Amino acid sequence: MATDNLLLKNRSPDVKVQIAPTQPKKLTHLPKRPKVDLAFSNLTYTVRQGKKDKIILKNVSGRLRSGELCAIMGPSGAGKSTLLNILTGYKTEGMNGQILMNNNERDLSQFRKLSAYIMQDNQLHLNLTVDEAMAVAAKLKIGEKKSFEREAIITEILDTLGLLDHRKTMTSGLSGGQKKRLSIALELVSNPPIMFFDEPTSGLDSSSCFQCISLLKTLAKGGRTIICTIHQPSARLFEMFDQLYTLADGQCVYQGSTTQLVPFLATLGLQCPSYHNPASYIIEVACGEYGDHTRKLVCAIENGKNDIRDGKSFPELKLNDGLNNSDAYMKENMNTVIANHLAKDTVKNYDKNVNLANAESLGQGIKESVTEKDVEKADVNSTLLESTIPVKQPRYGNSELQQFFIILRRALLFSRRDWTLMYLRLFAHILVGFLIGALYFKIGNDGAKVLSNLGFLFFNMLFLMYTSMTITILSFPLELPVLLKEHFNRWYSLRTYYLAITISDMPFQTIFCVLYVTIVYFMTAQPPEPERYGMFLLACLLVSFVAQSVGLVVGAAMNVQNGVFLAPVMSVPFLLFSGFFVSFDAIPIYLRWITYLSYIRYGFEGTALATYGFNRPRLDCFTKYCHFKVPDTILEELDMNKSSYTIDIVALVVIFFILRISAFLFLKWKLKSNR
Ligand SMILES: Nc1ncnc2c1ncn2[C@@H]1O[C@H](COP(=O)(O)OP(=O)(O)OP(=O)(O)O)[C@@H](O)[C@H]1O
Repeated sequence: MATDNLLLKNRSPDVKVQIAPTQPKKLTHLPKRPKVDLAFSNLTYTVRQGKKDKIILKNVSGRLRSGELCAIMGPSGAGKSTLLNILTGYKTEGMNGQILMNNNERDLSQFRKLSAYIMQDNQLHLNLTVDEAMAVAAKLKIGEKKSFEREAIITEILDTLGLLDHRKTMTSGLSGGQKKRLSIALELVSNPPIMFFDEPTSGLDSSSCFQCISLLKTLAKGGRTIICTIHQPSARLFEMFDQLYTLADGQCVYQGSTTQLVPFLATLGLQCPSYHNPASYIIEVACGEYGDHTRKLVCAIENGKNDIRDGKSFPELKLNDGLNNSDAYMKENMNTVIANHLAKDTVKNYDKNVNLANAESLGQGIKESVTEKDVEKADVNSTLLESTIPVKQPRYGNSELQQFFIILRRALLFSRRDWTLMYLRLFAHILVGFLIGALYFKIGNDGAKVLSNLGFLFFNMLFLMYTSMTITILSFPLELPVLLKEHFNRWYSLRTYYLAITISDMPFQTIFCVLYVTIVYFMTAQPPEPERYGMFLLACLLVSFVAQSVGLVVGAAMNVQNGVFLAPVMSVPFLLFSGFFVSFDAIPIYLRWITYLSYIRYGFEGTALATYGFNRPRLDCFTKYCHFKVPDTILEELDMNKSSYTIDIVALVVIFFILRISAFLFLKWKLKSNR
């Protein structure tokens, strides 16, 4: 196993600590991608809070270079996540300022094809093995490659990330650190040249933190631009970062290499105590523990405009100056005078009384950081990166048709493995079927028990409605965070996902419904004619599909807690106006329109017509008098003698499509509003 040694320097230039990261392997099979350097200037982000605007980022600037691992740090509430969300393109509204990609105005669509955003909570499908999750990601993201090539890429990534031994492990069984690595592995299949990580070390122990940051460092050394927000790393972790971008109260208080931090602070009269973690020190300074230095720091660094390593404010750079880090390295190597220039600039910028000796020590720090980088640069494997960005890149890694089948297959696999979704549902349909069958046993052809039989027909609607609706309300919102991540990272289009996910459950819903209806239909002795059975089943099936669509709308529009309460409450009017409790004629005219919206009404009417309509012969009568012996009398009593079964079916189909489209629109809105 090839290992690269990282030379990590303590603050004192004389003391060197050697740390061997656990997985600095090289990735050679990945698709080639261009290098991406990012610069932003005068970024402002405002949110509306009540009647006022709240400014979260205040005119910050900065640059993030390829081949570097950059940490965004700052006290809680400083705006780290906000900055990350803006840089990834996750948040676009409320933002002002300029973002440049490789020195040109950033085209967000182009940028999103080249970047990956790994969110804090991993957002993984727990019901897949590592291998299956990787295979799905590879098929979706690099579908154009042959299967053996994809396999080689997957093996290489898993090997590099130390997950090879866990290929067959379910994601739910992985440790926190392994889940984090899997999240990275999934995005790495398409080799994004710029990767963003929101708190990649949160919830990890110190060893896993180290592994995680080592891995990010390795990725950066491959020429990628790696940016992560981090909360106060240990000194050992801190020194692994190439660049530090520090925020305080929405402003930039430091931008430069980690090695330059202490000398820079010293130039401002802020002496980091010996053996004190510089990462903790800058946070303490930003929090105001040593007095209010924020303004001074912001001024010195020109709110991020000042590029410590080049010694220039970056907007002054000419467009063809090249932001690529390779150029920056060359500049640093060729002209160490820049260091002194910067030191002087820093001094000039804010505090005229600063000690020049300190400034020189800052210059010294820069020179040393160059030397250190040269050591690292020898290990950089940048062959994976192309020098230019292809003019036209496909939006997704695979065609929409292929995406559909991949997601469908994955959804079917989830369903097979989801105990609640599958076995509990199956069990409930069979058990309730037998219970109802026993309760209404053989009443279907008994003229004296017609009212009970109508109760049975109505209960069918109720049962099918609640089972299909609630299961969707409970399961669909849980999918949303993963959907949000995968969709944002351009795995697939939303419409393909939606189509696959809505179709995937239909076969199961059909099987459960057929099982239930068959059990109750024959146990309760409904007319044993195949046509009537078919019509009865069709009405029941459509009701369960429509109810499932209601579940999708509710699941897409609100969270589980609200959905579980509101959906049954919202269903009450549909049940009331179903025609079972009040016949159509008895409903006040101004409320009758609700009956046209009630899918339960169409379902109930459909099953009633299938049971008693179409010239059904007289029912048996085992008592002296049976009022509803003639089936037409029953339909008359229900105001259904003029109703049409076909219209009921058409209405259910129309409602089904309207609801499915609405659920899609809600989903689209939800994804947008979540950002
Ligand atoms: N939509 C919003 N509405 C109101 N305030 C917001 C909104 N989004 C962010 N903020 C505020 O902006 C500030 C910065 O938030 P942000 O999440 O970026 O901070 P952070 O540095 O990532 O904090 P932490 O380290 O605690 O996660 C906070 O004070 C937060 O309350």
